[in-house]
Amino acid sequence: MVELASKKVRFNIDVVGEMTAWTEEILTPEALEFLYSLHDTFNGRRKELLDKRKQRQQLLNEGQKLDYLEETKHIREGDWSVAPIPHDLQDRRVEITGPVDRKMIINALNSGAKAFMADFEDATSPTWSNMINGQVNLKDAVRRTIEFEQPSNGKTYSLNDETAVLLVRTRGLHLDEKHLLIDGEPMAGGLFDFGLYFFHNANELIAKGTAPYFYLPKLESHLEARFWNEVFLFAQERLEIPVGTIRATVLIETITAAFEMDEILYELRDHAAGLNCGRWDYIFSFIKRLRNELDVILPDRGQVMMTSPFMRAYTQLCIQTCHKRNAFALGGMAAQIPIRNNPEANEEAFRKVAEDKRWEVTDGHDGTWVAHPGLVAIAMKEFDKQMEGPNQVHRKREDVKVTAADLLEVPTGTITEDGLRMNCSVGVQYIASWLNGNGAVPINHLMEDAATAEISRSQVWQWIRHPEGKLEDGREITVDLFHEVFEEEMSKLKASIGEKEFRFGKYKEASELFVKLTLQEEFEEFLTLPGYGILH
Ligand SMILES: CC(=O)SCCNC(=O)CCNC(=O)[C@H](O)C(C)(C)COP(=O)(O)OP(=O)(O)OC[C@H]1O[C@@H](n2cnc3c(N)ncnc32)[C@H](O)[C@@H]1OP(=O)(O)O
Ligand SMILES: O=CC(=O)O
Ligand SMILES: [Mg+2]
Repeated sequence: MVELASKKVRFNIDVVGEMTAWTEEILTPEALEFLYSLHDTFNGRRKELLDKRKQRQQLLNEGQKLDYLEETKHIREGDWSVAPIPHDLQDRRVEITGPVDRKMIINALNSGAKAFMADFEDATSPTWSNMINGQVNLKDAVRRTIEFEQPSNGKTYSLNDETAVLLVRTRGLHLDEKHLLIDGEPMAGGLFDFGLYFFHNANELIAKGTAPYFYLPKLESHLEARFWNEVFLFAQERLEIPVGTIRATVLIETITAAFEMDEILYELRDHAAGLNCGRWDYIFSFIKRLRNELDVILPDRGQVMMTSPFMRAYTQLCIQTCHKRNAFALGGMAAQIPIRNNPEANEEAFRKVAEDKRWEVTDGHDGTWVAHPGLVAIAMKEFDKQMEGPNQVHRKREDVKVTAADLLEVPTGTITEDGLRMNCSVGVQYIASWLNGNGAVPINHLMEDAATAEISRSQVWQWIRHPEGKLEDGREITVDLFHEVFEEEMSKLKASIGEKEFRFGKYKEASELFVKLTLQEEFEEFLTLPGYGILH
């Protein structure tokens, strides 16, 4: 545990994270006052919304089936649109995403992508220094003064004349920022990220002809969209900025939100720019929310594809819903990344990414995500080939008909020993990296982040408990089998990285957390919640 300095500021705010020159630059008295007002006005509501998630889970556990909401039928059937979308968000055909690391921000902004989503969420481990340095990096990026020198080779980085449009993803509503206590309680991580980025940059962004643009992750209902809309109204009023200046793209990455896409856009209609299909968290949410249904069990992670009927239903519904409301529908992240030193494997990875992007643009997505600068051109080519204008919002996709049963169709496939081993090994490797402060990592030539790790650990939890939790050769996935496989995978890891790295690289803590998450009876809502407890 790092020794934390404690600094008492006005308004009963305790900054219990380490104070550095960069912290001082971001946590000015004025910025803290703004954070205080956000917390004071909205934290109670946030907690109520988190309680509502628990209540919904309880109903699902008792057998309630998810369906479109009766009480919001008038919104789904009504004739309305989101407010006109700003000119610099009209063409989002390729968006690169990445953590708020200084060098990566510069690389992403220079990558040739149309937009860059700077991520305080799935791709970032929320250490105090990552959160504070990320805010400084973004502040410098907005002012175009950001520079970096790589200590290992002296390579220098600065912004090109033409850069991607910047969007910022805040942490989800479930996460606290434990280093900032207000009236004795931790501030919401999402409000902290939003508040600081907005406070420091809104006016500068407007002066530069753009605006504060956000991605909102892991929403579970339209009531959560209403919450964010009210946060935006409050923040804009405080800084005397016109209503509708902030624009948000909401990740549809929970199974419950898939039933409320129209309603989410409606709540945010003055501030919405579109919806994005966050495929990895969506699969996780499907497992998590439906975990007690006897007919729901998913095959190996590698067998759940975007072409699986339930994923097709959700992405097509997203496109149809967005285009009906004149909002944009963004596609998601293919897991493949460039593979250096193996041209054949690299070509195969690129082929898979191109194929994924081809599906998206053919269906009607207005843009997509890539994880790496080396993939920008591949995605761009697929979108350029099929999308003549800046977007394809004119394609209303009235042919799409998605029922509740379509969204809930369980994908078929097999559970294999390799799949079980992969979930254990990749899950532990990712958690170890996250505990070391790195939230996005290449493992087995695939991008892994918090969302993909959630799938791994939730699958093992479910397979052990589900009556159909059997390997394809008929063996039951028992606690004993899990222990056997897990120990073997940890031995392999130790052998490949060395005993010392295993001990000091946080693998021990990571494997303990993975085992706890898997064996405890109560399903943990997010692995990052207990993870944050031991994150320094
Ligand atoms: C489920 C979801 O939420 S998806 C969205 C969240 N996930 C992400 O955003 C993941 C983003 N991607 C990444 O973090 C990285 O690409 C990884 C971890 C997957 C792979 O990282 P690495 O193996 O280190 O990449 P690699 O070594 O090939 O990097 C080569 C160069 O590209 C840069 N780079 C790689 N990915 C990115 C990125 N996403 N943004 C900006 N620069 C990047 C590296 O900084 C490096 O730059 P340099 O040559 O100037 O030193
Ligand atoms: O945030 C994106 C996802 O796929 O999860
Ligand atoms: Mg996600």
